[in-house]
Amino acid sequence: MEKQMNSQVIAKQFLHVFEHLHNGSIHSDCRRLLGYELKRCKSSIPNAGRGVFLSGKASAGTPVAIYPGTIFLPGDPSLLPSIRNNYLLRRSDGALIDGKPFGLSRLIFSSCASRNYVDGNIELQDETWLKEEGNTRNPLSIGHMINHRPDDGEPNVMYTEFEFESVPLEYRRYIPHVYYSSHETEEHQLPIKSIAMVAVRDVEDEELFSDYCFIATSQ
Ligand SMILES: C[S@@+](CC[C@H](N)C(=O)[O-])C[C@H]1O[C@@H](n2cnc3c(N)ncnc32)[C@H](O)[C@@H]1O
Repeated sequence: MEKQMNSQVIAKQFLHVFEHLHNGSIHSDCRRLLGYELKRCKSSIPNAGRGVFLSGKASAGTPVAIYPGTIFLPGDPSLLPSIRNNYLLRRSDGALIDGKPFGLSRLIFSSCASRNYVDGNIELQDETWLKEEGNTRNPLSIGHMINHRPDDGEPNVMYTEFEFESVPLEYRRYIPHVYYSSHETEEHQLPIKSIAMVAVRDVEDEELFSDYCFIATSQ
């Protein structure tokens, strides 16, 4: 898809989903509200482990999933978690998003999340994407499980950078990111550097595939 997505448009669409999650109206009927739902299942590619399947329909340009993980800014010590890590994405501004749900990467996310509370009880991120099985708090936080397109196939989703510029505190618990190095306060929140998986064509009842070598920027 040649056209660049607008970062604010992507963030707005996810915030709309968070609003429904907050009202309790989405988990029971994700497919009715969004037109699709995502599941982690054995991939159709032999020996590729699990992948993400979309049931229902999503039209071209829809941000269908978020790539979760710890955000390392340039200068943060990312060497150790980077070793043999196939879940690491680099944005054009140099920030890394580590979506590896196990090993050292998992420990780092949990550890950063545990220090990242406001007033001692408001969660500022969703940690449930680290779960191997079952529902995640945000059903779209499983972009890290999407496989690279097969040799003879085209991607149907594209990594697209965007930022959550300002998010109501009560919705932060649906965002599957934590900064490695920042300490936020209620008065001082950083824009959250994220990556969406955006449909590059109409997608219907199929496994999602990206191209691991290409990340689009947004306006
Ligand atoms: C980011 S993970 C994707 C999720 C992974 N399939 C899982 O079950 O956790 C990347 C890993 O998935 C597998 N993979 C992804 N795309 C593949 C492909 N086209 N062919 C074979 N293996 C693939 C490789 O093992 C790769 O290191």
